[in-house]
Amino acid sequence: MIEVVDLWKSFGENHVLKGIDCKVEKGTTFVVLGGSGSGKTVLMKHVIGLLHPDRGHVSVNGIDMSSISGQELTQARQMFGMVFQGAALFDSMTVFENVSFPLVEKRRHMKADEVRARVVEKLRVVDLGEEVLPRWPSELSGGMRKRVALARALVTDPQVVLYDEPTTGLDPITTDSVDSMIDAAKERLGVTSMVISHDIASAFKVADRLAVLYDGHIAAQGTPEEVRHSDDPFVRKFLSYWFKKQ
Ligand SMILES: Nc1ncnc2c1ncn2[C@@H]1O[C@H](COP(=O)(O)OP(=O)(O)OP(=O)(O)O)[C@@H](O)[C@H]1O
Repeated sequence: MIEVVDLWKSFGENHVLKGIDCKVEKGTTFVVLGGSGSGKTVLMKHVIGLLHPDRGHVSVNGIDMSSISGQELTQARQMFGMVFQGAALFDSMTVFENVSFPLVEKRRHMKADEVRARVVEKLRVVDLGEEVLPRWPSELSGGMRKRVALARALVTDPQVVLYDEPTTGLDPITTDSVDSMIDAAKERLGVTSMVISHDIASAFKVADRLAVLYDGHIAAQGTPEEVRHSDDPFVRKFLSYWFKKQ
């Protein structure tokens, strides 16, 4: 579970987060929506302990990410898998090498056949078969690259997966396939997910709960249905363009 309590963060005179409260229950998907520069990434960086709050705190599975550092923080980071915008695979490595990379890096004691079995198991979660193992990222479609990136994020069995704008810049079909892969990771592995998104359609599809950030505050938070019917003026405006198209 992720718990953010009264989180404040400024950079000089730029007051980015002004009292954020939210809770992500275990095994659910929480989407953070908001305009450019609204503080979505800053919020996520607090969750993983890359930034420390000016006030308030963030805890993940009972660990206070805002107060730990050094070895403790490195240890705590093993709870997380991250999927960045643009998939960010290593182009000079095969799919197998990409997905096994975090294991080779962190779990040096694992035997080669255990590593392979783990890689195959995670590729299966994202609906990819063993035949992709020897392929190069450049040979894969955008959607497949995203799936490989998620398999890599899942290979260490993280309890929490953070997605930073997973669908930005993708065509509708690839977006759909990324949405179902986020659902698959939740359904098949029970991971807790936090997704930063610009993409309203995708956000409403994958979220159990979502929050809309505006002016340092959460302007609306709840189930997709609750947020859709929020009477906050910013939220109504933010969502209106998309829902008018429906
Ligand atoms: N390390 C930093 N130092 C100074 N300012 C920062 C730092 N990180 C973020 N900011 C500022 O905080 C604000 C929020 O940035 P953030 O990246 O969280 O926005 P965002 O909602 O993720 O936007 P986008 O959707 O465009 O990625 C911006 O004004 C940004 O310039």
